[in-house]
Amino acid sequence: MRLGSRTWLALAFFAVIALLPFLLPTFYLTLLGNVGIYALVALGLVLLTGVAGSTSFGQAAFMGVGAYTSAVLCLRFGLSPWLTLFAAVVVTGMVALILGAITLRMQGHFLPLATIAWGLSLYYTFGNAPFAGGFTGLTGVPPISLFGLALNTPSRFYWLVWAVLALCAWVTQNLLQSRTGRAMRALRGGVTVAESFGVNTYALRVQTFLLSAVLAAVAGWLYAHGQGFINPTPFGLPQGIEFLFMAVVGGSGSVGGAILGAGLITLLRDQLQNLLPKLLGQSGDFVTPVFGILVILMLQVAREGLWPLLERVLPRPPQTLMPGTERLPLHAKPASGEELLKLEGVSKHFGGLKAVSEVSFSLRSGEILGLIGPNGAGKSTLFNVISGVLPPTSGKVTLRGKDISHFASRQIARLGMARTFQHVRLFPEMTLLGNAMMGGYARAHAGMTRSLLHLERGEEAALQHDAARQLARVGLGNVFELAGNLPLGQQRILEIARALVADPTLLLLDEPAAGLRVGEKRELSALLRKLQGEGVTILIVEHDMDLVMNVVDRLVVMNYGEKLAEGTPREIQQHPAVREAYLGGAA
Ligand SMILES: Nc1ncnc2c1ncn2[C@@H]1O[C@H](COP(=O)(O)OP(=O)(O)OP(=O)(O)O)[C@@H](O)[C@H]1O
Repeated sequence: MRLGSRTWLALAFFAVIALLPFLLPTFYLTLLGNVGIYALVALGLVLLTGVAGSTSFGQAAFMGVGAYTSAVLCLRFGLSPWLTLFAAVVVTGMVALILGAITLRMQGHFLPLATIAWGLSLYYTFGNAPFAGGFTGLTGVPPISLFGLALNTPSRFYWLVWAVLALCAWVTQNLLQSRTGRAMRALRGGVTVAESFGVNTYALRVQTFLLSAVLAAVAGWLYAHGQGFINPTPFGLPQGIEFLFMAVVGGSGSVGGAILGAGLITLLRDQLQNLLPKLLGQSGDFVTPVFGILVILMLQVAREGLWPLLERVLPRPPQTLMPGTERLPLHAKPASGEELLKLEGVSKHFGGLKAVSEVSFSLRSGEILGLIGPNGAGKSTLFNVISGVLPPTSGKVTLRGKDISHFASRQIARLGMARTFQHVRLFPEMTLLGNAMMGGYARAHAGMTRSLLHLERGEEAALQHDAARQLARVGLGNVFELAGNLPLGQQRILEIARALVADPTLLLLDEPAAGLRVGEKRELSALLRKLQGEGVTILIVEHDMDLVMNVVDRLVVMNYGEKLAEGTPREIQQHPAVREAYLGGAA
């Protein structure tokens, strides 16, 4: 296996870290041990906040659950700290599962508020639980031993902390580079995109939350046994906020950011604690206000944190596809002309508004069907009903004979329907390849555990190769370019490539020509004709009449939520009601 230059750098970094106990005084080893512990919590925040987009102020509380579980079990029952590590992870996982199940459906600012609420309540629980020693806490927590050797000197404990951190950083990095990691990033962009490619977003959110809590629990376990005593203070809300600072200052989108942020904030706090009283000539907590100002300033100049700035001088990640011969499974293809999609009397009402009313039509394999109509005619609503984003009020939608009327969009995606969006929904900071690979989520199977341990490389390579093939198919060559650098026209084409990676039996395009320049529209028409030639079945909602009339086999015209007409482009152009209602009699 060839290692990339970034991997070598990471190995060199941890090698230097391993040598520091021979070079640094005890005080700094203790400080760096704390950096390692805090970095573990910040790592969880990278997953939860930076990647999946859920802000949490409550991670210190999870650290506390881990610390208290381990300490109480060791002190009351004399269990080994290795056994209590297991218990700490399980108990924290269960607490996180209960809290996550209740709060993770919340959107916007409600989730951060909920994390504050449990951060506060767990803090007071630690302080008031009779077995936890009240606010004075518990002392005499035994050190961790390894092969009979007590890790109770600053250097031994330091090595343990950084070995655990290195392991956790490795698995987190593996996860971020996997199918599951990409789906987690998609959570941040909203659930619709992720669900439309087959991701169970709620389950993934809960899993991510659980993982971040487990990382905090491991940090708590290390903390309790490293200090030898615990009380509720380090697990309160202020510490929860500081962990979030660490992730944000370092760069909450990456593993390196978590370690950098934990290091900077911890070392800076220590330096300021010494320096400020000397500078100001009086004692008192001046560190916190100075910190607040520094964080505000930093958010002005480097919103993504400091890691992305550092990354600019690091070697770029490899720009080659992974070697591999595995192929992803394909959907069984329908025979040409087979009835693929059928709508029978489909209606969708929003309160009293009949956005779609009793619409019926069908679509055969190999066909391109256009759905047109004036603004507000109900096209997008119908599109959303077909793709499972909205349930119909009445009527039936069948895909290859299967009633999908009340299926969620992720279930429909798994049956072979893929879509693009009216407003482009890509991940601009990801490469074309990464974006396209998102489309193949439902064709691959590796879950969280295989991803964490890097056991899904064959499948990942297959996904990469298929994504590169589909990008070439639509004419996008530079697969390592960032999606955000593309002009709108090519972004829309990238969305089509992403949908093609899903190996769709039916491709839904929602206004693919919206906002495109004339040349870009021409390229889009050429692509659609090419795909048609290759037998792809397409349902397209579009306003651009030139494009539609050029590429579709048949058209369904909607007006005021109802189907006004259906026929070939020529029939539709001559249809009196359509000319009257939709084309204003001018066509
Ligand atoms: N979530 C919603 N809640 C309430 N009304 C809605 C909702 N979505 C759409 N509508 C209404 O349903 C009607 C049909 O809207 P829809 O967006 O489906 O039309 P459209 O044909 O796609 O229009 P456009 O071409 O402008 O995108 C409109 O009157 C719209 O305001």
